Amino acid sequence: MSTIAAFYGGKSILITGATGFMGKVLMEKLFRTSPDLKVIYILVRPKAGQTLQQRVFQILNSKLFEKVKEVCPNVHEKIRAIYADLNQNDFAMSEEDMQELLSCTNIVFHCAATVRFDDPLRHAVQLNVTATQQLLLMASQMPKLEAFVHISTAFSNCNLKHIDEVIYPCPVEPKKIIDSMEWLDDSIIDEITPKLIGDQPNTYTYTKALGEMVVQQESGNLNIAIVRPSIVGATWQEPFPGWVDNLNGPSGLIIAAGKGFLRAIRATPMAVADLIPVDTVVNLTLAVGWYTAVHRPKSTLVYHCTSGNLNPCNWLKMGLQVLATFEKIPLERAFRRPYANFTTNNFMTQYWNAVSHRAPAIIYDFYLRLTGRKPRMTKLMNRLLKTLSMMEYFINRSWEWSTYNTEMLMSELSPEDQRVFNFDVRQLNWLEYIENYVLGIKKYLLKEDMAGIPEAKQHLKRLRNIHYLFNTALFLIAWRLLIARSQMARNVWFFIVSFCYKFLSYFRASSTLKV
Ligand SMILES: CCCCCCCCCCCCCCCC(=O)SCCNC(=O)CCNC(=O)[C@H](O)C(C)(C)COP(=O)(O)OP(=O)(O)OC[C@H]1O[C@@H](n2cnc3c(N)ncnc32)[C@H](O)[C@@H]1OP(=O)(O)O
Ligand SMILES: NC(=O)C1=CN([C@@H]2O[C@H](COP(=O)(O)OP(=O)(O)OC[C@H]3O[C@@H](n4cnc5c(N)ncnc54)[C@H](OP(=O)(O)O)[C@@H]3O)[C@@H](O)[C@H]2O)C=CC1
Repeated sequence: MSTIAAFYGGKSILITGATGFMGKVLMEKLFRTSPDLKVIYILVRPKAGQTLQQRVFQILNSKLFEKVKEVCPNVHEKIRAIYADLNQNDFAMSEEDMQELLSCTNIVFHCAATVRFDDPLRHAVQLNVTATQQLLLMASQMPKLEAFVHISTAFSNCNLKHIDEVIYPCPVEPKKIIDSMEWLDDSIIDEITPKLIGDQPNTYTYTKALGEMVVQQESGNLNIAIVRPSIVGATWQEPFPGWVDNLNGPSGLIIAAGKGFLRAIRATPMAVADLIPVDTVVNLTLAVGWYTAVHRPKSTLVYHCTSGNLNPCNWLKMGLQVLATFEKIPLERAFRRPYANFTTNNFMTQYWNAVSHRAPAIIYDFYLRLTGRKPRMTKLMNRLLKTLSMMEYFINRSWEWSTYNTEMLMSELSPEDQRVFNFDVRQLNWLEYIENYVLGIKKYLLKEDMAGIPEAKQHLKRLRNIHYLFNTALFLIAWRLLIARSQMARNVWFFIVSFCYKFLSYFRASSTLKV
């Protein structure tokens, strides 16, 4: 049996962010490989009109948890949802819940975060820094705690080119930032945000770096480890390939490409696309939890969960494979045929944005208005362009992440653990993974029926014909206007017409002679 799976047996585990993309996969794997674990406590807040219980019910009854129900039929009894809002003092938890958590928890996985790039600094600090600080304070009062695993991001130091598995100091102490958020006015915070974040691209990476420093400063006698994943994508293998349920990272842009909204992207084709499948991150995280609890390293170890140094893929390869998959398995009701131009040139980016993004949106909205419907394409396109601009920083650079700790951990695992908790990305076949990713987006995220593929292909053919027709009409109109205004254009036109006429006459005469 797997040593790691056995380790989690009988344990009480606390997960924050369990309703998120990574948290769900983490819970699923824990239940599937260690069905005899005692309980998983999850900190949940009511959301979108759903109570805690409804949210948990929805997760457990989703496709992701189908296998869990076979190996752990009483999964409902082993999950304990605790009301908590990480934005509040003491997480707004009841006294009884707090006492239960403090006295019973053996392992903590801290996944909750705001991953939005444009979150106001105050909110990002509250969730990614202050909440981490509060959770560490709670952890220090847990007598049975064996390990605390903090999920950060490989981009927390993306202002550096080479990143080691160490915690880098931040220019301003996290405590000072937390304090200042308490008394500064929102407008002043907005004003000083660019100065504070310095050469970090956004409030997300900045506050994740501060969060790491807090972990280092508040770790005390705790057994703590930090896992730093790069761009987390759909599952590679487990519980099945291609599972994804949110639009973050590449998923939203892949949909935009498949639906034909995204036609050009300012990306460096040969820059490393450092994607990492979510099940790989989860396997490493569970192995880290085990190693930290059992081996109790003297200092806080940082583990990079990245693919670039071991098995690199670049954005061009990824983009081409995404488009190739859409040829075979198109999305339904596409706006235009999937196609993407990669450019690094600013002028070309502006050109493609005008010609391929804004102009079609304006024309389509005009058509919607003419037919008495509400225009919506320009708004959608503006949102896409905003998303693209936020992502540009990450798709025009490459980073080198050292992975000594991760490789050390791999060598510490038994062959059985290396199989069950596989995080060796050298085995990943990118073309297969990307195809499954695109397929997963269609099936699990967009919930499109595979039976609709022939109709989707027909629709793309119609779009192609409309495209040809539109281009021909545009050419003829432009030409007609030119002829009306320029003697030179008229001369060229008469030359072409007379040339064609002569060619046809010659062709007819020579074919008559042969007969
Ligand atoms: C051939 C081509 C291959 C292309 C291949 C290139 C891939 C290139 C990926 C690089 C990826 C780097 C990532 C590195 C670093 C981390 O891995 S960090 C973790 C990942 N974090 C993220 O990805 C968060 C990014 N998202 C955000 O920051 C914000 O959502 C944005 C992009 C600023 C948009 O903010 P907003 O305009 O306020 O919109 P928001 O309220 O979030 O959502 C509004 C609507 O847009 C939708 N939406 C949200 N995000 C997206 C999205 N990304 N896309 C589409 N729709 C979205 C929402 O569902 C929502 O829809 P409705 O509910 O209104 O119907
Ligand atoms: N996705 C990625 O590409 C990457 C992610 N990471 C890191 O991985 C971790 C998990 O990310 P991911 O799963 O993708 O993120 P998600 O956005 O999918 O999930 C975030 C989780 O945090 C919870 N949360 C947010 N605010 C609160 C709050 N106030 N109170 C209680 N819970 C809250 C959310 O709950 P709710 O459902 O209620 O909103 C959700 O469960 C994060 O630490 C992130 O920084 C690192 C690198 C890349």
